[in-house]
Amino acid sequence: MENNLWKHIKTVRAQSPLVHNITNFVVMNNTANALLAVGASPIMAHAHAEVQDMTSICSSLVVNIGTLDEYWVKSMLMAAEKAHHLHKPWILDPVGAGATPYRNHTISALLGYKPTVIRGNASEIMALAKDNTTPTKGVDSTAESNEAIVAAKMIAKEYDTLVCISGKTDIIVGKDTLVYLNNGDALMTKVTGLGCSSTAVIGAFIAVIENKAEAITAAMALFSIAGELAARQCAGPGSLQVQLLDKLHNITEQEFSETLKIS
Ligand SMILES: Nc1ncnc2c1ncn2[C@@H]1O[C@H](COP(=O)(O)OP(=O)(O)O)[C@@H](O)[C@H]1O
Ligand SMILES: Cc1ncsc1CCOP(=O)(O)O
Ligand SMILES: [Mg+2]
Repeated sequence: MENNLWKHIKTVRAQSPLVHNITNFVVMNNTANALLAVGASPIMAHAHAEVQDMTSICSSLVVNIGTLDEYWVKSMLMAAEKAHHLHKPWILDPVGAGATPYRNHTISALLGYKPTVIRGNASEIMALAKDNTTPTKGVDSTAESNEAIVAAKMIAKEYDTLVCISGKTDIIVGKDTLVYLNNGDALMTKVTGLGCSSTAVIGAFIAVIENKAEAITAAMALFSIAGELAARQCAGPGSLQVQLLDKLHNITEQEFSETLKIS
């Protein structure tokens, strides 16, 4: 797998997939920029009148429930239904799972359309599996990634999907998959929307790479390495956000392979 990751990054740049995003008000701009920086082409669209047509012309779909309301949830369900029907890859970001019953009901309904991937932090993944050992605290995690592995395995099996638990260690879990990535920087938790941006970037990779476990691994490796390299030279969260975008765009094969920590 390790030898294929850079090839996958180049494939995304070369094919520039159109990625349909229904995401939250906080991160819309950041995630569109992250997609552009990795070479993909983002479109944000949620109007009921066009949402299924949009899913149909895109190569993948990203659904992020971060600032959900009744209108947007209907948009998300319509798009997910279309993606499922057309066998298009799609990713669910269950932002704030466990925080409110409304979020939990919405996630359950979306899971009915079988996402190709679910990406969340440890608290969110544990909430999906109804593991209440560490109570959730809104959108930020109160648990370590490895505490969510059992939950991720349960979800992967129940919904026949792949699960990416993000955090200090990013862990990709599937029926026959268990990959650990040890890149990133703690400063990344001080910029809003970096988890959401990593979800969007996975959306670009699953659009064009057949092996979905490798697609997720390449996307998360690229994102966390770009964050790690940016954190080395930035002055704080503000410049980290800008330098992360630059690094997603400029990263070289040598920087990637020298920084990658995978097992
Ligand atoms: N403590 C940490 N140390 C190093 N990198 C981290 C840490 N926490 C998060 N990251 C990086 O930030 C990315 C976003 O993950 P995370 O903060 O878990 O998402 P969310 O914003 O959804 O909670 C991770 O994939 C990882 O690269
Ligand atoms: C702060 C906030 N509130 C609702 S969505 C959102 C953004 C969460 O982004 P991330 O999960 O990537 O930190
Ligand atoms: Mg998140």
